[in-house]
Amino acid sequence: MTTQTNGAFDRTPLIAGNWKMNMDHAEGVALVQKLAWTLDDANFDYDRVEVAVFPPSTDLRSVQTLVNGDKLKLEYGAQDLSDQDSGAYTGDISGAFLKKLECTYVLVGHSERRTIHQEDDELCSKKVDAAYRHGLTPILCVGEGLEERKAGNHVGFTLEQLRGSLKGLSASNAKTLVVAYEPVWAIGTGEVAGPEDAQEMSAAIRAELENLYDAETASAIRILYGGSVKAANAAATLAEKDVDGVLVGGASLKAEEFANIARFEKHVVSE
Ligand SMILES: O=C(CO)COP(=O)(O)O
Repeated sequence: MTTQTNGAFDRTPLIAGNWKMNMDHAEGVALVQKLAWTLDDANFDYDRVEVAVFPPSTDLRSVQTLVNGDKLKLEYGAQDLSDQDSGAYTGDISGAFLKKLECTYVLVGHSERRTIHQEDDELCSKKVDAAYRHGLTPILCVGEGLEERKAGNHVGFTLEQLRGSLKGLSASNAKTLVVAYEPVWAIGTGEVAGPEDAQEMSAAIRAELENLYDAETASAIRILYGGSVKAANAAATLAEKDVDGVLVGGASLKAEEFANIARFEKHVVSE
């Protein structure tokens, strides 16, 4: 799906659910089915707001079969890809394989990859490149830790990650890029960056993208916020001008809660 002007939105909102290392393929199929039923029951307009799930790679074939078989309007993607295309890279997953599974998106440089697997900006830039090489849209994750936030250096730190991870990316590819701002201190902690924090960083990221490319490219790129997003706080964050979606962890594992996040325009508050 391409980014476009869409009713009240400058860019089509993207509600993305990162399951992390949760849900085996049988559980994953049940979750996607429940999510689709819940959204269909609510007459959800998939053309207005895009919904995507990011299951573990072992679930992707099952999710593909379900999405195709039931003609679901949900998108899906992988949580990571190799910077290499094929060969002796035990345990790694090629973008070519993800494309064959008809993934639309792939996460790149999630903070858990950056910290647990020591992925640096240079590797992330190669992964962004690999995603485009295989026709996948990367969702590049950036964001500061608590230390940088406390020191007031959160913007500088995050923009440096952005520049390093986009090294060599052409303007024509950048137009379809998605960036996810995920402050590490807000992930899985229940601490949510306020809507104004999300807006401050999203605006800074967009300005930097304009510096790197041009105004047209920068205004086409979707910027998501991630970190303890729930139905109760999604609407306020998504109301911010430069926030074009959310990347949801824990709350994406519950079909109803995630569906309520996707229905943020209804301001549904979860029980
Ligand atoms: O890391 C995240 C999504 O990629 C955020 O996770 P939580 O929503 O569980 O804080």
